[in-house]
Amino acid sequence: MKFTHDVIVIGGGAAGLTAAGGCALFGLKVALIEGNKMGGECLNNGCVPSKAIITAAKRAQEAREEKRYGVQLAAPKVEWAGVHKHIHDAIAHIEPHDSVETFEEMGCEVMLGRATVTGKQTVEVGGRTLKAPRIVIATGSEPFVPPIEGLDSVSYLTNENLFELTEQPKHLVIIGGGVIGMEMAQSFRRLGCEVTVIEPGTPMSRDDRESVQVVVDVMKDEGVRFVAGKGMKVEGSEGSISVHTDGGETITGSHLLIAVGRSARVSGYGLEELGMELGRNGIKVDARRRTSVKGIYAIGDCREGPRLTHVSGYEGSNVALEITTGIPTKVDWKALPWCTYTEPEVAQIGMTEEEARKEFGDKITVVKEAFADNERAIAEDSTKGHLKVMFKGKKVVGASICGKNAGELLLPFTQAITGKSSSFALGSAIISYPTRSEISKAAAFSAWEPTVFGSLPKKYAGFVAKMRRTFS
Ligand SMILES: Cc1cc2nc3c(=O)[nH]c(=O)nc-3n(C[C@H](O)[C@H](O)[C@H](O)COP(=O)(O)OP(=O)(O)OC[C@H]3O[C@@H](n4cnc5c(N)ncnc54)[C@H](O)[C@@H]3O)c2cc1C
Ligand SMILES: NC(=O)c1ccc[n+]([C@@H]2O[C@H](COP(=O)([O-])OP(=O)(O)OC[C@H]3O[C@@H](n4cnc5c(N)ncnc54)[C@H](O)[C@@H]3O)[C@@H](O)[C@H]2O)c1
Repeated sequence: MKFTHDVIVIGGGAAGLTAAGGCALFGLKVALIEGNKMGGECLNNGCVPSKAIITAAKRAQEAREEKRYGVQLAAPKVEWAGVHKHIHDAIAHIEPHDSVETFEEMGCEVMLGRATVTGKQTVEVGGRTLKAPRIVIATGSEPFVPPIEGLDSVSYLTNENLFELTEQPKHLVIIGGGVIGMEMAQSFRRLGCEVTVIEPGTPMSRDDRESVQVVVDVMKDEGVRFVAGKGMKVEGSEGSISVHTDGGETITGSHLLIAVGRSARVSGYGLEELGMELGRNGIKVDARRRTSVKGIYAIGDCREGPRLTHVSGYEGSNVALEITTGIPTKVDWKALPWCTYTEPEVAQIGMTEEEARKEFGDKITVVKEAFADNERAIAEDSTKGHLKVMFKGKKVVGASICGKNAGELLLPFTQAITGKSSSFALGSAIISYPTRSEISKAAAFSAWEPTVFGSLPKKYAGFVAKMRRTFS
């Protein structure tokens, strides 16, 4: 046989799992290759452990305010072993969703091993050569480690070992006030650690400034220290690490977390040898996620573009749809949501006020509503934050929300921005991960599943696959 599979997917994270699962459910012969842990970053050292620690931290914080609503709580006592167990229990609970067995049941051939792309249609793994007319690269990203003097001589944390800490840090110094830096700074502070964030610019710079300011003020009140500057030099030894900033400050802590962004995984598995075009930080792709090499797609964190679990999933479904039906499927970021799970949360969909004004000038109207005027928020005594909606005429182009459960409030704006509200649109909407709102998408998707993966679409996908095997 000319081909061993219809499609080979490299990487078993959110992007690869969605692409592989989608193709397999349409009846295609799929090889799914994972070189480390199924579930990738989100499950093992990203979203899941970070949201688990945020939850433990919230509990401590609530108890810290001993008397509220006339109810007295005992002061919190943090047992790090319990926090560690909660994090790893959460991972273990979700693990079966992403397991080898689950994907084998869907029809994928799952291979555990490091893949190398050896040709336009060939991949090697564990001594086997696989061949398919379509290859999907979904190899993710890893923490960017900046060239800071002395960094390689101290032991430091990244998201890859942070959740393995078996002892509570006394003083966590965080280089980088981005999304990871902010979520972790608040959590570790609330769990009783001293925390300093070193950030040269505005924290969470992609978000609405007013929203970010609310969170920064809350975190300062809770005792997080912000130092304006760039980490330039690091020195010290186990338990005492000093960071010197370009502003002349020296901060000494017991632990150091590096959270200054991501590096796409693009080297060491054959892409350069194949002549694949690479961008500044990731594989170059077009709107259909096609790389410069015909027949090879790249999705999720490994390509240039937004790096979020729901984006990886969305690109995985798009590419699965394009491969199975042969119909070009472009990504559309008009209603892209994201949320930072600090307290209060900072959620965004579509354009921020700054982006909308830059694009449409004075055609933009911004409407702002404060939670201080929202009666549910007043009754809960949780009035911090606001909703800002950016209108062009009467059309919504973006919304920024800061407040309790802000991420859950994005869904109606998905529909307002796209103008689509059918059950099919809901089932295929991009929903911020992880939110409870995903349950609405799941219900709509379940209703459509028998139709989408029904016998007729499968027959059609089978026909497309046969043509491709014959003529590729
Ligand atoms: C601390 C933290 C918190 C986060 N929180 C959120 C959040 O709340 N919400 C959100 O939307 N996003 C969040 N993210 C981002 C999210 O985790 C990523 O965007 C997402 O996991 C990327 O998925 P992926 O499938 O593209 O890549 P990955 O999950 O990295 O998967 C890639 C997989 O490919 C495998 N691989 C690589 N090379 C090879 C090879 N040659 N052969 C075989 N296998 C290979 C890797 O082992 C890996 O398992 C967070 C990230 C971090 C670090
Ligand atoms: N809730 C979520 O959706 C969520 C949560 C965590 C992570 N993520 C994803 O993970 C990715 C990585 O997050 P991140 O926080 O590492 O990156 P980031 O890009 O969000 O922030 C990095 C920050 O580091 C700062 N920085 C750079 N060099 C520095 C230096 N030398 N000293 C001090 N500060 C410096 C930058 O100014 C920037 O603010 C993002 O792509 C994000 O989408 C998402």
